[in-house]
Amino acid sequence: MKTVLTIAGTDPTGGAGAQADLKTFTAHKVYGMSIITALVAQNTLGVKDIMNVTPQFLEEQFACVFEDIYPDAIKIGMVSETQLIHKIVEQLKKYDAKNIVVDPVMVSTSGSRLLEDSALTALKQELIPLSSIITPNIPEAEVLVNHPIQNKADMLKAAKEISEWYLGYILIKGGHFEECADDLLYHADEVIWLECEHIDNPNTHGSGCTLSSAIASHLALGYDIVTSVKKAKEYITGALKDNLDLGHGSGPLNHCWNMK
Ligand SMILES: Nc1ncnc2c1ncn2[C@@H]1O[C@H](COP(=O)(O)OP(=O)(O)O)[C@@H](O)[C@H]1O
Ligand SMILES: Cc1ncc(COP(=O)(O)O)c(N)n1
Repeated sequence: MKTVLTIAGTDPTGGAGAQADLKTFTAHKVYGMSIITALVAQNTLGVKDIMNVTPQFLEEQFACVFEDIYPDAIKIGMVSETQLIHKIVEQLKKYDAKNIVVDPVMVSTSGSRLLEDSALTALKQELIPLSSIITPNIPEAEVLVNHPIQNKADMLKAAKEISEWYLGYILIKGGHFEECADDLLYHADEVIWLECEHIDNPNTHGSGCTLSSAIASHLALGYDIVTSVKKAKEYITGALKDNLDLGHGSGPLNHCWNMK
């Protein structure tokens, strides 16, 4: 059985973070594991509190996973502090980790900051360079390029700018636009648009976590990056169309819609 690891924060209501990632791994028939960066008191309405783990505790979790069950692919989500990013970078290098997907989580769907301002430099200069693909949404891509992104032309411009300092694949997600949900996959002048109509579903909590975990699952299964992204886009679109309606805010997805 192929193995996939998420390095992420938690969501006690199970819609985002490590819980969403583990459900996504199971839905793809890969063996899921999790290293927790922070306990997050959150639900579909918002984030109430964040308790980060210590760098030492993060290191102990790395040893537990990598010295026992080596992951075929890794998804990295919320890491809010510089010292935690430093520790993750150190450990990924120590264990020679491969097939890394970085979802540069910065702000929750509900609007709470999940990355400290001071940690942005470490994210850009240390963690992102270790990855094979990054998956920013529009607000995250705006932070990475430091200017607004208002349409598909701006998305392409932003991807080109990011590719000046990052050599991996760049997936800019268009889910925040009203008219369509086209995602842009960009790498070394190769431009692939993953087109999708805007699905009328307000329940999108954890959609970014779920998409990046689906990409990591497919990488673990041996697909190349482009195929993994295409398959993950089909999976997230199906999950959004499944129309699960739980909670009092932006609700979670049915991660196992494809197993019905
Ligand atoms: N209303 C929607 N209709 C169709 N696809 C969507 C919708 N909202 C999000 N998506 C898709 O879900 C994935 C996650 O995107 P997005 O919601 O932008 O990420 P994040 O959760 O990180 O903000 C992307 O593939 C995006 O295109
Ligand atoms: C622990 C954690 N990680 C990430 C997100 C972002 O979720 P989304 O996928 O909706 O952007 C979240 N709300 N909580």
